Amino acid sequence: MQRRPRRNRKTQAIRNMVEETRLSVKDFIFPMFLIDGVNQKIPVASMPGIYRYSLDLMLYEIEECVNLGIMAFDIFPAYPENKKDKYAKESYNPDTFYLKAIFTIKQKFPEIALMTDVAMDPYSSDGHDGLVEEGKILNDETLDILGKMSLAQAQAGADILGPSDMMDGRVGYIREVLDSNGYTDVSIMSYTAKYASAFYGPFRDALDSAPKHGDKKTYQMDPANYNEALIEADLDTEEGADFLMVKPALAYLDVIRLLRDNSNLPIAAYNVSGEYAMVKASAERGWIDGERAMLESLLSIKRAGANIILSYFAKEFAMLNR
Ligand SMILES: NCc1[nH]cc(CCC(=O)O)c1CC(=O)O
Ligand SMILES: [Mg+2]
Repeated sequence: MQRRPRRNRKTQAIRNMVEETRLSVKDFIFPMFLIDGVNQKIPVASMPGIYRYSLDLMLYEIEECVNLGIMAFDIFPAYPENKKDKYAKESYNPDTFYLKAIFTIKQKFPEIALMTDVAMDPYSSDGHDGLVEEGKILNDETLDILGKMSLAQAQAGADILGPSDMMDGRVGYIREVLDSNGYTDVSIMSYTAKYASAFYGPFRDALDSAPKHGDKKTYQMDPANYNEALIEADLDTEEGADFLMVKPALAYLDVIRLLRDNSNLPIAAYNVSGEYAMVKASAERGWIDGERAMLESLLSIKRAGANIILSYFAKEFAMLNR
């Protein structure tokens, strides 16, 4: 008897039966960019189909996405230079537009999971994710700032805090701040294995958040490193993370699989701006079929073991599957 694997590829009906990986709109968190103001919907040039929204228009966009089945959103604020300072003080100013937007979004859509970004870069005049003194990113001094930022976001109504900073010990520090202030029900999705990647360019364009000096290699991981991700995962788990994340996704599918196979926590993967832009740019030039490339990319991230995918493709995927 000769095994013939092609028998299970004979028809779509049989291929459906043996399909090993399936994507659902429930797998997604939709990252969105928020700016201050009214009636603003500004395209991100390097991310076709993605916009910077003022809150009034973001509420309409969220409603449209909820109607498509997307129930989780990760909001990133874009601040003007005149609101930035060395200590990111705007990040815990109760009157800042980002915190007020979190409150309003949760008031209007109490049923969604609203995730927020915990890192200094959107508010920092240095553009780094941590506090800069004499060219060094000071780890422990940054934790105090992240703690104030986290508490303010929890007070505003955030469901999940996403520390994207990569400072050592920040998960445990934030967990302690939240719990000691009564926010034991606010989750932490740690950016566990976040790499010093070239694939963040469009995001940094969108938020004008590139570091003013140097690079992020003293805190973001070296793309050459694999086992180091387990060290980060163990620490975040011990410190109380509710989710672990690998970022970027496509160039790090092996790391997603490593964390999936070595943890009982939900594993998230962030399909970042550069990975989105690559597909869009080559599709615009007619070099690839953008829709098929999007689906294949998302499927590979799920196949690698991600339970949750943060992706700018979320709405496009949901529209295809409504
Ligand atoms: N803390 C900053 C942050 N949070 C999310 C992203 C990138 C997301 C994307 O590229 O889609 C970045 C960029 C960076 O680390 O410089
Ligand atoms: Mg860490």
